Amino acid sequence: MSWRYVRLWAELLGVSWRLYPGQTAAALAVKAASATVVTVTALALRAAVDGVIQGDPEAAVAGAAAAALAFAVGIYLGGIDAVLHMLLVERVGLLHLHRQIHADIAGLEGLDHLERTDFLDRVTVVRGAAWNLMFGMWTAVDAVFNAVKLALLLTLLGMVSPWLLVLLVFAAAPIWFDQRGQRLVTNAETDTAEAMRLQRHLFNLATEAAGGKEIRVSGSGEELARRQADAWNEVTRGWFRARVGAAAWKLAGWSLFTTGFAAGLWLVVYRAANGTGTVGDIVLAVTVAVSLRDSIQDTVFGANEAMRGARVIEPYLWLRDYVAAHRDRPAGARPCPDTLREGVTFERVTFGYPGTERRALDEVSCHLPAGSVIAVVGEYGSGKSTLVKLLCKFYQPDSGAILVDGTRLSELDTEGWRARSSAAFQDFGRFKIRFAETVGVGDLPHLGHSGRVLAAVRAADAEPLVERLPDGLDTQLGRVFEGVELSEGQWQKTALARASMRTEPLLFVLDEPTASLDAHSEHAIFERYMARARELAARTGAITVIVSHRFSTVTDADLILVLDKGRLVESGSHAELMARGGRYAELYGIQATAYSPTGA
Ligand SMILES: Nc1ncnc2c1ncn2[C@@H]1O[C@H](COP(=O)(O)OP(=O)(O)OP(=O)(O)O)[C@@H](O)[C@H]1O
Repeated sequence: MSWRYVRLWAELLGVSWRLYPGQTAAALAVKAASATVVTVTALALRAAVDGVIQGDPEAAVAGAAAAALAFAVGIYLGGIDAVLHMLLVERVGLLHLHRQIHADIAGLEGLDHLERTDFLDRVTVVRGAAWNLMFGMWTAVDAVFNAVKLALLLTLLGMVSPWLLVLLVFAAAPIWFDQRGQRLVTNAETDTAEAMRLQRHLFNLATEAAGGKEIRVSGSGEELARRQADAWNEVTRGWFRARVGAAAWKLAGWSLFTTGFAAGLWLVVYRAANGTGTVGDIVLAVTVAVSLRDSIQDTVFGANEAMRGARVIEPYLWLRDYVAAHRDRPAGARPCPDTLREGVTFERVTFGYPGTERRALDEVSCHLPAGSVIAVVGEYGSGKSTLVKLLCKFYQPDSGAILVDGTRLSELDTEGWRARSSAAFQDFGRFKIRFAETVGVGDLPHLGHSGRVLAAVRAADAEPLVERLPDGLDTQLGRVFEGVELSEGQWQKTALARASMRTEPLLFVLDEPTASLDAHSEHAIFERYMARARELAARTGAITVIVSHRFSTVTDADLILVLDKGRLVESGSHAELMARGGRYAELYGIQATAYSPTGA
């Protein structure tokens, strides 16, 4: 355990106090009172026994009554404590911290984080861990009160004989040993996080409908199950080793305590037998000793739970530091322009995805004039999507620069630039909410504006789809939510409509906008989006970037960029590129032949 944990627990307690001051104060008061109950019970019992032996019935009855009362209060406080404890864990953990963690992760600017295994390992552990963090904090608070209780009990023993205070050392042994063991378990869980993620991924792949079809056709189910079992085996082997180690530490700690405890009891009995102690002392010592064992067990349990919290605390603190370091906006970020005047320029832009050697874009230089429609074409994996991802500022170029009206994109305020960008991506999202919302989230300030939503639906040629939905725009989507399931092409139309919500973007990206659509819809969509591109260009100087495999769909673009293995090999209008007779003309010719009715 480190001071960072203590600081985090103090911070979480502060959050609890700020959000629910009354309940937090009550929980602390109840825990404090519970810590003293055993001490009162033990003292009262000694008074009762000594009263009987000294022939003082009044003292004996008062002692017995006080012991009974303290016992009853202890039970009552225990009940209240359990209720308050869980109430606060759930309220603060799930309502506040959970949201905070997800907002932190989603708030990171780029996409590169989501491709870093160290980041993903932590996200795997922390996702949904708010409850555990709050539970860990309250368990740490319990451990403090248990320590107070332990100190009180030891003080009582010290009153019988100062020698009994040596028990403190023996009492600490199980706690310290147990923590060593728990550290093994925590490390094993972090070390196996990647294998855990893999087995979960394989399990989901094999059990979800999306992959299910391909798996059945290809007959790869058994192979997937074997790999999932291998990954799971790796996880459990690591956990098993760590747990055996933890059990050995635990056993060593309790053996030490038992030895000290036996010696202590022998001492008390010996003193009473020699007349240097009373029978009440023995009763007190036995009562305390029994509670001492429970109390140590509680402290060990609390310390364990708090350490188990470390399983989530370590990754949580790592993620917090990471988010803080990556969310800092560069000092003096420039505001996004209102309109584009010159356009966007790529200056020898080179980029490779994190963790890969290959260049996805290699020294790309070009100018995208304001108000133009740009088509990006090329074969699979040639870097088309990468180029638009860099334009959306999901990644930073490794070298070279992207300039927006002369200002480096990296220096522009990211939020401002994103607020003025619209995009439909190849791997579009399927937002299983109401249809109007699935479109409206494309422009949050206008989420509930049905006029805007309808205009976006029209832009995406999706009116016939809405007409067929049982509740029109109000239709719930997604069968898992008892809504309507859409086809791949229909989901793509929702993504296109979402991208059409913003009416004044500076950048409008359509990455393979018709990949899931039939030829008729494709034609209609391209016509509509060409018209829309001209409208946006007139309004804001917007640049529309269309990525497409199918060359025939983009012949009307002002500028066509032809990518090949990350390099820009040609650029110009359709007529210019055809006249040149280079790569574009060659690929266009191949596609024209392939798509012609005769195939010739
Ligand atoms: N997230 C990623 N991590 C690592 N490599 C990636 C990632 N995304 C793409 N790549 C690689 O970068 C290269 C360019 O990919 P990109 O998606 O830009 O190509 P594309 O031309 O859009 O392909 P497609 O037509 O198939 O969509 C490819 O070699 C691809 O394997």
